[in-house]
Amino acid sequence: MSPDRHISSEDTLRVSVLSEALPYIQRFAGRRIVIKYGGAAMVREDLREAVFRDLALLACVGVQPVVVHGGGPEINQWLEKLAIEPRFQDGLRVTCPDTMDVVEMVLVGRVNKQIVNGLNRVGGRAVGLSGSDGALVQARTMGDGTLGVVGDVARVDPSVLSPLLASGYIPVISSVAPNADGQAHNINADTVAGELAAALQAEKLILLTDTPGILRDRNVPTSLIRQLSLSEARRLITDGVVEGGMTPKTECCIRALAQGVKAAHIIDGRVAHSLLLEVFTNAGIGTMVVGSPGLLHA
Ligand SMILES: Nc1ncnc2c1ncn2[C@@H]1O[C@H](COP(=O)(O)OP(=O)(O)O)[C@@H](O)[C@H]1O
Ligand SMILES: CC(=O)N[C@@H](CCC(=O)OP(=O)(O)O)C(=O)O
Repeated sequence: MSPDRHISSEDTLRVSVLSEALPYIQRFAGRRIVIKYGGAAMVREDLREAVFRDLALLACVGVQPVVVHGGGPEINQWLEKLAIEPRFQDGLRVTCPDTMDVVEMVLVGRVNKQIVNGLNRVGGRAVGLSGSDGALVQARTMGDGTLGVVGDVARVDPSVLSPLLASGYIPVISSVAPNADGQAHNINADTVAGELAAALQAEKLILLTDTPGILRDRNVPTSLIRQLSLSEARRLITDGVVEGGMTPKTECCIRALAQGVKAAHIIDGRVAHSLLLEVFTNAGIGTMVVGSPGLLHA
């Protein structure tokens, strides 16, 4: 009798998948990957669990994931309970002082701690932060202030993250930050993720969302654009192919790449384990924006 007759084909598949991940684990161990977590992956319980497990696994094999989270749908729910109507302009929330109080309570309080608890539950070691902690992010009021206390990122000081990452903690960051006068501002979470990725000189910026990636026609899921150069990405914005919430995502990919991040990916958070598919497979998934053309999978 062959000594390995009791080994099932499932077991064989499992170890071969693990073995194939080795070059990726070696490549990304000790490297920083900034992940914007939001959209459907944040709303559905089963997907939440899959994202937490993926992040814990990345940290376990020595990759240094840094999570920036959104929470737009949950802010809307709380505004509705308080009879405040949510308003958006070009994908950004118009934020009056009352709305800002809700944004801060929901993002820095509820959502941040739900993610930290979820990660800790699956064996990750997560630490929650907002832009205020360790003066991580300083905001600047956007434009002429007609959007209210909506901020751009004026400055990032990532020094608070280094000891956390070196000790294996997963930082979980909400996109609320003070301006130079200490006034809390609401910043789009994609924007914070992009600037943070640049400040950390991250290997990758990965934005999880509720579409397969950037679509040539946003109503046709099969029209996915798999790879884009910086100039092609800029053109999609000026040509109006990219609109609404996809605009800050595409813009932040462009800014991150222009500041030295190696690759930026917009991927489908509705696909279970999309994070691992992106990091540990040759083909990757979603749309990849690269600084220099010709790279197939950075
Ligand atoms: N070209 C495009 N490809 C894909 N999605 C697009 C495009 N243009 C606009 N969108 C819109 O952008 C949305 C994603 O942005 P958003 O709702 O802010 O995501 P999230 O909540 O994940 O941050 C998509 O659901 C889609 O409606
Ligand atoms: C200025 C602005 O629009 N801020 C966002 C911040 C949260 C966010 O970005 O959440 P999602 O990623 O889930 O959309 C907002 O208030 O909704």
